[in-house]
Amino acid sequence: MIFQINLKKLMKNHHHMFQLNVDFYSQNRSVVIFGPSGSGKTTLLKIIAGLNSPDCGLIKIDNKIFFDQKRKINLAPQERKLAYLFQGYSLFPHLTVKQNISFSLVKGIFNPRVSQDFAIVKDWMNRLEILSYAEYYPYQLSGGQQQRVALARALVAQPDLLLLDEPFSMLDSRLRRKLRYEIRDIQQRLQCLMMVISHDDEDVECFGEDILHLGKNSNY
Ligand SMILES: Nc1ncnc2c1ncn2[C@@H]1O[C@H](COP(=O)(O)OP(=O)(O)OP(=O)(O)O)[C@@H](O)[C@H]1O
Repeated sequence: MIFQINLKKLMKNHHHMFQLNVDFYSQNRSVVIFGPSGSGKTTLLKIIAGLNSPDCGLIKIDNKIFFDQKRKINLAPQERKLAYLFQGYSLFPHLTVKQNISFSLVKGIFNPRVSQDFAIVKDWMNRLEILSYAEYYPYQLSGGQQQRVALARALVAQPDLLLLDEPFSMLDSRLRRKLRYEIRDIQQRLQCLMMVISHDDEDVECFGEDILHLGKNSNY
């Protein structure tokens, strides 16, 4: 089994409680997470990334245990060999486009190698049509350009698992179509696993070897 995800997580604040319940098993390498707004899609992706912990359960992906409450295993995000793109992008404001993307390769914003020229960074800037913005800072970019920088940063890391939260939401239909197939192609070449949150039927068709449906019935 490639994806084994069985977990519960209670989220609460003063006004609101939300219970995420997931029981999902799949032999496929690419999964689309589908469900209405507020059903827990982003929460689930953050839990898989290790940015948030479930209350109980097991997360085992490609035979690697990310989380097992019974055995008290909870791998740190950097031990999971994954890359993610979340909404909001979190680009480093004081690094250029090229430096933001290179960050995946060298780590540490004060690392002088972040300014080095890497062929793979140039290649992805070219494919994502942001090469001419290489020396721009994030505040000088449109939302769609920032989204492509964040996508390039995730892709150059060549992760074992790629987590994408609505990766094309800011892009026009031509770019969506192009990037969908670029990502599908690299996923198959690198043999990496992928989980994508999307509301777009064409994403489901392209990436959804399997679909993880989240319902709306877990809000209180
Ligand atoms: N830090 C938090 N504290 C309390 N509740 C939270 C917290 N973060 C998220 N929630 C709640 O968890 C539920 C799921 O949120 P989440 O962002 O995972 O949904 P989603 O399916 O990704 O939604 P969307 O499609 O609108 O992005 C929501 O009801 C939200 O209010």
